[in-house]
Amino acid sequence: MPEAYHVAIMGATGAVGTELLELLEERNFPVQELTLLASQRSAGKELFFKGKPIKVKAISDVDFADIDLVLASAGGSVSKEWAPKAATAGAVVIDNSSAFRMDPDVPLVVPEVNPESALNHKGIIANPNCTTILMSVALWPLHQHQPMERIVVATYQSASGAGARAMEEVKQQAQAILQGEEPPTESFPYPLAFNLFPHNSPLNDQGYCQEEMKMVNETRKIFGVPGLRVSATCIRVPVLRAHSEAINIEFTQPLTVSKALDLLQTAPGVKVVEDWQTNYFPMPMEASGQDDVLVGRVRRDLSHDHGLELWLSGDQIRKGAALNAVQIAELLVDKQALKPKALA
Ligand SMILES: NC(=O)C1=CN([C@@H]2O[C@H](COP(=O)(O)OP(=O)(O)OC[C@H]3O[C@@H](n4cnc5c(N)ncnc54)[C@H](OP(=O)(O)O)[C@@H]3O)[C@@H](O)[C@H]2O)C=CC1
Ligand SMILES: N[C@@H](CC(=O)OP(=O)(O)O)C(=O)O
Repeated sequence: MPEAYHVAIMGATGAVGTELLELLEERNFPVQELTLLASQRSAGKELFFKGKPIKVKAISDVDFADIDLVLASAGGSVSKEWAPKAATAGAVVIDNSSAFRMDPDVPLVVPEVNPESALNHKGIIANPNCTTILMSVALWPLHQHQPMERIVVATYQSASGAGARAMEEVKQQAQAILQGEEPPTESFPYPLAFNLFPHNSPLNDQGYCQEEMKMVNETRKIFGVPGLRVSATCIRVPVLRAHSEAINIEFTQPLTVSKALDLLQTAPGVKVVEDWQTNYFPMPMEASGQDDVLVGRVRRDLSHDHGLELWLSGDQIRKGAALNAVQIAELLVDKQALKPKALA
């Protein structure tokens, strides 16, 4: 009889929370009991798991003492307040927010890259930023074969990165603009439909926004290469739920395109998608709903002997957030590193 767990989803009504709920069911995660948490606004709302309704509770109404696993996606400030309380009560927290990612005591895990670090936690495990997860899955198999010296990436990030409300707003903006009306702009500083703009997280003195610095610092931590040179430009585009990235890589030694393709073809979590005859490469519309990161348009960088370029698209809500978190939970179960309290 497999062990089953009391699981809580914090932020269950959001874009990532909804996907977490679907993934637990779809992947048949061993759930004994499911507690769904959100803000006071959603308390009493019903969500469904395996066909059965579950009432959402406010986080403050829950005792974490009998919960084994918390999948948190209610934002950084909520995680900062509640994740340590849940961990102190003995739950393992897999946190989607950026609150603890750079904490040296918190592992930052992409299961295809550094699964072993998930086992070395003190109650909280951090799920990386979505653009960083997608890039790490694609670049790790290449880096293992031929170490990278420098990564330069430009992202094309979907509305889903700003939550469920932002996705709705882009649709409303498109309709308003087509009808000649003023588009609503609550989730972003400017209209996103028929537009694009640099990611609007706060800028530092060197001109990099927080999202860009997450790609720099989190990639270094996940790869275990503190000095890896990374520069990112993050752009929000009017796409609903998959992020894309154009990546230029400088290796210590040359890596041929055919070797890179061989490595990518057998890499976990990667699907090579390219047909040069028809100009068919990864597209966010096709990446949406897929577990794998789609990678293609792999070519030599004409400006550098040790350079390669590639293009990827990956579902931001799925592999970029919820799926990565569920895979970490599955890894803990597989390694028998998650014990149900009910059996203790
Ligand atoms: N790669 C990654 O790991 C990613 C991580 N994220 C993280 O996940 C978080 C959620 O993202 P997303 O689902 O897109 O956002 P949404 O805005 O779609 O959902 C936010 C969720 O958090 C809940 N919430 C908000 N404020 C509170 C509060 N004060 N107390 C309790 N619950 C609250 C909301 O509940 P209610 O419906 O009641 O308002 C809702 O369930 C992000 O803030 C980010 O930290 C997001 C994308 C990628
Ligand atoms: N990366 C998301 C924002 C986000 O949720 O990031 P994080 O998980 O690092 O807070 C975006 O596309 O905007």
